[in-house]
Amino acid sequence: MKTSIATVSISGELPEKLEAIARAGFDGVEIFENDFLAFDGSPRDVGRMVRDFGLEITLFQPFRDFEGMPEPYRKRTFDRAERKFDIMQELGTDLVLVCSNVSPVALGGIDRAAEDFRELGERAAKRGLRVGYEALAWGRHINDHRDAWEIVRRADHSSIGLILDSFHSLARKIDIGSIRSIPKDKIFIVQLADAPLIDMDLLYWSRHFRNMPGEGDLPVADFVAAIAETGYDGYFSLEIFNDQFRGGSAKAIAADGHRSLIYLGDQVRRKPNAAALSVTTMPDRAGVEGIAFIEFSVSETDARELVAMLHSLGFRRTAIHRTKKVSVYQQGEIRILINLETVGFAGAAYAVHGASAYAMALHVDDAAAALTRAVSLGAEHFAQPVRPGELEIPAIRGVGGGLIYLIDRKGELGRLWEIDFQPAEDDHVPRSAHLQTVDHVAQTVAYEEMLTWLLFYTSIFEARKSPMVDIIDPAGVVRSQVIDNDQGTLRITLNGAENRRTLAGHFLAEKFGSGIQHIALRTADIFATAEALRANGFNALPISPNYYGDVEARFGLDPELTERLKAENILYDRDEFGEYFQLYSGTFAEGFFFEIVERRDYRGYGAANAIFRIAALKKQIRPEGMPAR
Ligand SMILES: O=C(O)c1ccc(O)c(O)c1
Ligand SMILES: [Mg+2]
Repeated sequence: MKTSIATVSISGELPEKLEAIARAGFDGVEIFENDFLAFDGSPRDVGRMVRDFGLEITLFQPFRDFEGMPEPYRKRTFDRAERKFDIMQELGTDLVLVCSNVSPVALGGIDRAAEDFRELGERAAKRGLRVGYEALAWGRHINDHRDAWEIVRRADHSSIGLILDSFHSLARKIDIGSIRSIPKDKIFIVQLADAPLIDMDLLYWSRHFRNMPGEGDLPVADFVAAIAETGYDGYFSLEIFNDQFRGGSAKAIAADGHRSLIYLGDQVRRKPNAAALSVTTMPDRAGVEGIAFIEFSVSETDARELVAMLHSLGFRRTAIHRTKKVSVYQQGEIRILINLETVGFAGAAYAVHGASAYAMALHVDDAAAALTRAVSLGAEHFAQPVRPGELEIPAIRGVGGGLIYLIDRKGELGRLWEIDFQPAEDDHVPRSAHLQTVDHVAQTVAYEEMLTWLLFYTSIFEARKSPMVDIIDPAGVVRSQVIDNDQGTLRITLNGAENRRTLAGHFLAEKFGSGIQHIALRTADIFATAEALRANGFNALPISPNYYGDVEARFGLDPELTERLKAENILYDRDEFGEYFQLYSGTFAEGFFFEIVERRDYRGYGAANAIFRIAALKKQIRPEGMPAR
């Protein structure tokens, strides 16, 4: 699978785009005419620059409003085409995209269009050039790849072929089975884009909301599989019109694009009849059995505050690292590590972000395989020197540059707690609060990073995304996206902040970047937990009394239950599957907090309660502009 991306897909000036595209690992680039027109250099300069970056120009596009023109437009259209051919020859590319005509003066008729293409093919052939025809979903007469193919077939010219674009075909829900019988050498190039399902005008949807395959809701992998069945193994080229990408980081968007194609190739390879596609083979997506630990890097002062909070939550210290200043606090299967090292990655993370949950460890079936897959998909492998006898835990960089450790139950990794740690008593033993496992990890990121991390998690791990929901903060909207698996053993919520006045935005500003903002811990009995917490001196986040009248009325709760919820500051929610109970801690280190949940078959995350929780938490963080405590 050869990879390419259109210059229109990312932000910046042409040289900046090309550099990002080359660095991300693409083989080729589509030169979008406007990017070329806006650049000061000659076509030859552009061609040289592209090749200096080690890239090939896969396509020059678009050429508009060509086929079916009546005279005198027709003649002018052919003249225009000759001018484009001149540019192509100087650029050093042999393929141009003609998109279906949208002009009101264009005439219909398959044979008329085929005739125009045959003539254009003759002219292109004289210069050794080729022309690909693409049906725009909103083309005036041609808006279906099956009709475009019929025109190409009737044009019957070796220099005329078809260009397939997943967006145009999938947005119109055209049967992709129709692709399988197209001869592979008549498919000149394949363009790919995904998009979120939004009900809107096709042109507007296409020009503003396309995204990388895997980031949206269209069946792009099925589309590619149908193409692979023809035996096509040429370029797959991303063509993403997206307002956010145009304003984003060229480097990050190009990297996402490359990851999306590699992941797509891997998905298609696993389908029947896709043998033609030459793709990187890699292990399966890693199944996640749970969160093995969460690690904080803190100062001595922060540690005292955090330990007091953990004690009140019913955690006790059970182990210490054999050589590093790291303690393990445990309850049920939950392990929280407190790292006081001032050197190494933890020390660096503290220097940049202050006290933070900078690392998490995922329990996977096979850590080595998970690491191989992650690296094949462009994740950054993390390793730092370890002392003799200590384990080198496979790790990758995740959200905010934090770490994701990968742990399995095989070999030495399965004995991590014996090898790297030794048992330790705690001088304070609180009452257990019956907390069992980590229910979910909530990571706060800038809004424009959400798709990046969504693709990161779903491509590497066996996980799926749920529809994005809006969380209303008194100071703005925060978007929230759940990534989880069927078993409920991996649950991550990504919260995307658009401004810094929201609780999430404040966290990003204070922490100098994205990271874990809260961890939800699961209990099987929220009331027993609440009682133990009270005995431990836990400070629950006070919830407005007004909330309880509303929740009682909304769900028709027994007033006695409402009273109990209110007495313990427990929030309540219900979905079609069951009930949910939530209880929060106050904040630690400018915005981090713990949540305790009980799920009675409930599948969501209490989004409806977020506004009340956020309002209460905001009372605890320092107001904008106030000095730190
Ligand atoms: O939006 C457009 O006009 C447009 C142009 C060229 C393409 O290849 C395409 O898919 C869309
Ligand atoms: Mg296209």
